[in-house]
Amino acid sequence: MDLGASTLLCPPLELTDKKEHGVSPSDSSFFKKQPNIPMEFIWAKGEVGHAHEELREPVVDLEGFFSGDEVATQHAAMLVRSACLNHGFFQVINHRVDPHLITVAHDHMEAFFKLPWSKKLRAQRKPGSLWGYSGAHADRFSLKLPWKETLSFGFHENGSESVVEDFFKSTLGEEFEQTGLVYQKYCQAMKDLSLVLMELLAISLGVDRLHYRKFFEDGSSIMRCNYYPPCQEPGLAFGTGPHCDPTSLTILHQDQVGGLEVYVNNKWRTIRPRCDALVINLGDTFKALSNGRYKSCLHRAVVNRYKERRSLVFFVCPRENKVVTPPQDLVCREGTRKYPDFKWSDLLEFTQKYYRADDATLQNFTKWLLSSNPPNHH
Ligand SMILES: C=C1C[C@]23C[C@H]1CC[C@H]2[C@]1(C)CCC[C@@](C)(C(=O)O)[C@H]1[C@@H]3C(=O)O
Ligand SMILES: O=C(O)CCC(=O)C(=O)O
Ligand SMILES: [Fe+2]
Repeated sequence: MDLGASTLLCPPLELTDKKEHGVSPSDSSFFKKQPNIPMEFIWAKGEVGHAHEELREPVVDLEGFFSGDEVATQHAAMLVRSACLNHGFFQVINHRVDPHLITVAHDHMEAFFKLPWSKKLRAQRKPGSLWGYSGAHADRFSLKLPWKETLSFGFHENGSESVVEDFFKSTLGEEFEQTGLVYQKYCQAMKDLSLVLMELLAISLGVDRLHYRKFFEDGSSIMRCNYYPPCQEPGLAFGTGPHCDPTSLTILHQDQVGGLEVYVNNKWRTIRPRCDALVINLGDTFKALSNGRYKSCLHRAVVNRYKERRSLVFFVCPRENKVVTPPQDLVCREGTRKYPDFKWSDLLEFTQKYYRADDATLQNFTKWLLSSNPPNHH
């Protein structure tokens, strides 16, 4: 498919123009203390109101699954099912990811974002790439900039290759070998956990237990460290604006500050940090893989006037050229297909070139896909 050619969907304005004025990605002064934040960060009145109510459930205990307890596994799958039918969000405890590894991953993230600007720039994201360091995505967007710095890199399993370690050494230098090692381990732990969650999701949907695990085994995922500096006008900006992740499944660990909010039953709810839990949300690609049965969770991150905040996010994705299609038994049961087949690489490219991910990415991607590739009617 030629993504460059006949797109009928206009890219949102803020994706189109390279600015000559305004926030510059070449220095970090836009986060510095000044009485007002630059206008590029300001969202419209009414868009930013913070949530007051907390979402406490569902918390899924994975202990039973790991110890092979069938009754406990069915119970966990049932919790996952109701969460995913309703909103696409849950937390897991007893996930068997080493708590020390999580702490060390947070420590290395803290150290990275504390580096002088000139050093962080060694890892600066190159145009057209998703990997590297970005300040407020100011090189990509012009409006409603996120009040955050990010560091993103890819993860896939490939024999003895250490892709993450290599990323750190090649972009930041040999002295980042240890950081690379930590994130290589962290990503591996996330990948292993994601395959467990894929089994639970399959059980919960009543399809072959190994279906999604097999689909994602050779996946190529995205790891991102988010750093949200304190913001002098937290009522005007977002750390990450409201969106559904275009990816398949997200595993997030937030520090103790708080700021993650999810949209449940027509209300924004806060997610109180708990250091023993990993936050899970479904993304658009899993929604398509479930034939629209399961929801892709709408969420956002608000910023804080006094405190900086950090989150570690692992976005589970299929291998790029894999065709995203729901299992046949699910389609048979439902009678119709909710979304056309697509390749993950096409949705990824859509979000990097034409459309800034929001709450309607999948819908707009589908429209765009069908307009450039109309189905054959005989
Ligand atoms: C495929 C992707 C697009 C984004 C990075 C990965 C996974 C999640 C997406 C994102 C985080 C959703 C919110 C908006 C976004 C622009 C951001 O604020 O970072 C998104 C990512 C992106 O395009 O960089
Ligand atoms: O930092 C958070 O809590 C949310 C981040 C997020 O939604 C994302 O990176 O996609
Ligand atoms: Fe997200």
